[in-house]
Amino acid sequence: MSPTPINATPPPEPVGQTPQPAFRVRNLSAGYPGRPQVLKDLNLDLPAEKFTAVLGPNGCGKSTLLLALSGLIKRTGDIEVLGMDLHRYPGRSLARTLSFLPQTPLAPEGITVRNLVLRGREPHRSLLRPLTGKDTAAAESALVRMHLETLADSPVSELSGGQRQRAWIAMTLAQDTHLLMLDEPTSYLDIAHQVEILSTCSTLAAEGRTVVAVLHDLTLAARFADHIVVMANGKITATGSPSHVLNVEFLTDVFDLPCRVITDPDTGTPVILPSDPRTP
Ligand SMILES: Nc1ncnc2c1ncn2[C@@H]1O[C@H](COP(=O)(O)OP(=O)(O)OP(=O)(O)O)[C@@H](O)[C@H]1O
Repeated sequence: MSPTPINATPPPEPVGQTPQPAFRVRNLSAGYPGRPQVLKDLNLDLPAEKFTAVLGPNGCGKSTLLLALSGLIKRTGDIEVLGMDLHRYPGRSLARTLSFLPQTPLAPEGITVRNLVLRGREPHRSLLRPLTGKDTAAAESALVRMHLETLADSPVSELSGGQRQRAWIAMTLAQDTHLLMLDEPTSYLDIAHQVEILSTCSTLAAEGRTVVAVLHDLTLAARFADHIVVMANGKITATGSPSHVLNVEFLTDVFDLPCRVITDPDTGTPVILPSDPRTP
């Protein structure tokens, strides 16, 4: 299938004096063994200390981008993370700098929520060293932040999908990294917990962390993210602030779905209203 041409691509947004980006990506190509490349010659800067949402249709390469930025798949091209080549980070040092939460993580059998969250501390511990007060404090604080105190001693296997997702996010928070890469962190959550996680992402960025999350809800992304990256067919098609990027023509093209975009009177952010394709 030939790639769909994307019309009405928003022009690059003037950025003025920008500090060093968290990620500086040049000529990145990446994919999976024996398959055509998924990411094709990408160039991208992701701002530090901001919450970036990565959007785009199913299969366009969002997870692959997060995997490549986290050093988890083979790639060509250059990725600088906080000013240093990704290849130059020793494994543990990278794990103390960057946490990656995959779309469908697998918990070890029988593990409790607290012990899963404590696994987030592994990059900070040497082998066989007992847990320190700092480790347990980081885990307890992450459990509280995700409202999991009463479930801390439950097996992860007995949690609902949404509770489990919050347990994984708590593990990521306990890892206490500057960069957090979250692949669809809200996919199993009810609306209140979605808002809570996205608000947490926004707060983490305000506290000086860099959060990059793959999301599907455009309106929630526009409400909470500082920066938007839109992908289609393995390429970056637009980057910028939510109101700059999320315009009607562009979204209709990228998602192949007519929609309307109105402005939230309270926040000034775009609200995306998909049209019913059956309506003439
Ligand atoms: N482990 C894998 N091995 C081979 N191909 C893969 C693998 N993971 C993903 N792909 C392929 O790479 C392409 C991009 O997939 P990716 O998961 O990055 O898309 P996505 O934008 O995150 O999709 P979604 O929104 O559905 O999660 C797809 O064609 C997919 O089939």
